[in-house]
Amino acid sequence: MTDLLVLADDLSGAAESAAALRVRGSRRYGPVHVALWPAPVPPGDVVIDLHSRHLPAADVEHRLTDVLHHHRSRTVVTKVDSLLRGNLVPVVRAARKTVLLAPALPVAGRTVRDGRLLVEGRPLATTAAWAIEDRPAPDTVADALPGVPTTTLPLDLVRSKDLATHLVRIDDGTVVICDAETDDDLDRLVTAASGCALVGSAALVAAVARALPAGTPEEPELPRDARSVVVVVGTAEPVAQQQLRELERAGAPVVDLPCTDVLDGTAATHLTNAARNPLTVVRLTGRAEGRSLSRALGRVVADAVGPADLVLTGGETARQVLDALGVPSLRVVGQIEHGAVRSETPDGRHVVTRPGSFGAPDSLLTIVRALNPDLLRGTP
Ligand SMILES: NC(=O)c1ccc[n+]([C@@H]2O[C@H](COP(=O)([O-])OP(=O)(O)OC[C@H]3O[C@@H](n4cnc5c(N)ncnc54)[C@H](O)[C@@H]3O)[C@@H](O)[C@H]2O)c1
Ligand SMILES: N[C@H](C(=O)O)[C@H](O)COP(=O)(O)O
Repeated sequence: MTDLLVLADDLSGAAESAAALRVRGSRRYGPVHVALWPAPVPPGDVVIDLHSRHLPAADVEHRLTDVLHHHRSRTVVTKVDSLLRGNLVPVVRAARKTVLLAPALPVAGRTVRDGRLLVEGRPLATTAAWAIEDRPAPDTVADALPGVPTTTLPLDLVRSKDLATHLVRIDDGTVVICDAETDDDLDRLVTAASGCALVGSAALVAAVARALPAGTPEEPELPRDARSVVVVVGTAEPVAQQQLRELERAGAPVVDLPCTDVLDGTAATHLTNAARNPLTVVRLTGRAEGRSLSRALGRVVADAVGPADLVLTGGETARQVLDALGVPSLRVVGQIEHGAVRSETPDGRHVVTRPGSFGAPDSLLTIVRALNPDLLRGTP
């Protein structure tokens, strides 16, 4: 197989995909990098964060088509959100062939049954997952693809020996919406999907990696001196508030940044010690418009953190902080828990990115302890 290229629409998902590529199989060319579009793309297996989730459909299709044109020789997988946020129509249009669409992420309890995305068994549209989106969640996966020819692939067919024969009979240009409840289901789909464009969650990327021949293990990372750690919780996801409370309970100093101060440029005074203190946790308070808020937050954090290691959740927040720091790419060095991906910037800073909606209440605690076990009280 040629070099793998994964195209992701946000940074936390790009890192999640890159961590999936580090499994057996895809360590064919040493480290896996995440390039922050439009930064240069290194050779080997690579993920590009297109930073496109928020863009209008025409811009997404243009960006995707351009990148696909420049990387014609690579095998491409397009990573989309496991909660179907973002715009799927330009993603499947840019593929220009039959698309196998498998958004299930079994490790996070996100499955697809009868063409409907379920979160821990509940239909997506009945959950709060789309609470800060500007439209309602789709009832079925096909509802996220208005105007696109689709067909659904039920679970019994995914698990049958006739899967490959069924797929070759599907009309060109159709989007095949795949049921999947387990990583095994995704492995079957990847094996049978010859000739189709692959679009799905990071679990589909992992299935593609598992299908590759085993590569050589990476060299172990050299030990490095512990640095200050700054945790930035930019997501409005309710689970993140719980995760912050667990950090506070373990003694982490939490700095509240009012959204209004972030937006009017007066938030820096709250973060004057962030580069010096061993641990600083940044929590947003109040409410404001999302995108301009995360951009302003990125600038405030970048100005305050010096060389500290960073924990950034979710994807838009992470991208804005790294853009403000001028970081063009990340080299993935490990995964602390699913989606909590530890990477190194070209100037040696470690950054953990994590999707906003991921993780149990102790997720941030686990991440901080992985960066430096001495920063918090209590036993891991
Ligand atoms: N409606 C918007 O303006 C907007 C902006 C960015 C992201 N999003 C969506 O949110 C999804 C979820 O992202 P995520 O939670 O994992 O994190 P994220 O970092 O990707 O985005 C969270 C967004 O919520 C905003 N936010 C956080 N706390 C807030 C608060 N107290 N008041 C108002 N806004 C606040 C952030 O500034 C950021 O724009 C994204 O994938 C995207 O689909 C929406
Ligand atoms: N990679 C996550 C997933 O597939 O669910 C998600 O897209 C990340 O996006 P946020 O960091 O904005 O949650």
